[in-house]
Amino acid sequence: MTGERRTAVVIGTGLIGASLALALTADGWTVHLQDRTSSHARVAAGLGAGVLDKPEPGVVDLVVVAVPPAAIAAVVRQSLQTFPAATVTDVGSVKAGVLDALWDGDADLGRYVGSHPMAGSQHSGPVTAHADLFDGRTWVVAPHRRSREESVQDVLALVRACRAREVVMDVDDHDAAVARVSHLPHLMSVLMAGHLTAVPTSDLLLAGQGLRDVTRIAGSDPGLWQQILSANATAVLAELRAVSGELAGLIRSLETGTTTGELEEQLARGVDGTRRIPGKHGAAPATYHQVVVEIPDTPGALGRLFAEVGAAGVNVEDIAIEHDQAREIGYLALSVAPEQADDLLATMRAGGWSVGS
Ligand SMILES: NC(=O)c1ccc[n+]([C@@H]2O[C@H](COP(=O)([O-])OP(=O)(O)OC[C@H]3O[C@@H](n4cnc5c(N)ncnc54)[C@H](O)[C@@H]3O)[C@@H](O)[C@H]2O)c1
Ligand SMILES: O=C(O)C(=O)C[C@]1(C(=O)O)C=C[C@@H](O)C=C1
Repeated sequence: MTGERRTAVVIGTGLIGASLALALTADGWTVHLQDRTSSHARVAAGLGAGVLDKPEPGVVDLVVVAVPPAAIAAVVRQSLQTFPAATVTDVGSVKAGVLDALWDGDADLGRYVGSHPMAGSQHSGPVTAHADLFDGRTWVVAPHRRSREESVQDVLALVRACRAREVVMDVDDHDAAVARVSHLPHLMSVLMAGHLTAVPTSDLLLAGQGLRDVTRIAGSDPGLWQQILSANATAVLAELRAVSGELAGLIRSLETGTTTGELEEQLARGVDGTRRIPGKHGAAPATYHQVVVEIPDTPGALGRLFAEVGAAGVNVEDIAIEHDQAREIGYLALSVAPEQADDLLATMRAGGWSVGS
């Protein structure tokens, strides 16, 4: 944002609001924090996300509405009235309903441009907020027919201040896309985690990283997700129906005992699907090679390992840690470009580490 337009109000200082407020403050903005639950705003201010005093309405350049989906339209409408010169955006997970709710009223919609950061976590509230939550992540900006260009630029400035990757797209296209890449995955995770409530504890003790990977997001706030899913019900329904057909196919193939055909195809499609997911910064999907190293439960083992990897000049793209509770050791999976895998394996073996790939 250019020098003179640097005062923001963030309404809703939970995980997303407090995180973006921290990023704006770090970028030099003056940020005023507001929340219906005053303790949330106080915690966010305590983290350094901004100040609690009310701004002079005329000096506010940008209002970011980061409240739950069902409350967004009313807070956007109120913000457009209260702050006469400000661009107003929201960060809600579904975009069309907010615009529909505001379209026929007397709100100055030219100053409203919705947006949606594609980053978050299963936690709510300001306590786990952090300034780099959006770093390198995609942030959709969704202008509409009546949006002013200057307001679109203001929202893009917010995205850049949060060091996110901007994607400008149509509201309805956005809602259809997030049904596929966020809302259906959430429901799949919920189904899997919910299924565990009937599994004996003695079985759950065997759980490895695979189960944790597919269930993490199921721990999110159910109230928030009820609002997200009902706001995007039509698009999510289409995805759910497609998956239920594929699930029926899997059941059929296991009932008939045929491991070729449907089962084989679904497993192969799964591999293809994982390869289609882009990397951070929207980079083209990469296929990395994983080298798995056994980490003894001794002080300094991880530090020594990373020092050796660094000294060998190997660029680690991703890491994952899994604990073996029975043996009190850990496994570190290091993802590297395929052409670096042999070097990494050789370095680890030379350092006396136990490795596999
Ligand atoms: N959690 C995620 O992963 C994620 C990611 C991207 C976008 N979003 C969207 O961001 C928004 C906020 O989600 P969150 O995860 O930060 O939730 P959160 O529960 O952590 O924070 C929401 C905050 O809004 C406050 N609030 C509720 N109603 C209000 C009102 N009328 N006026 C003022 N404050 C109000 C709450 O007290 C709370 O502090 C949602 O619309 C969600 O769809 C969430
Ligand atoms: O990483 C997570 O925990 C998330 O669920 C974040 C996630 C997603 O990627 O689906 C969830 C909902 C939001 O609207 C945007 C991002």
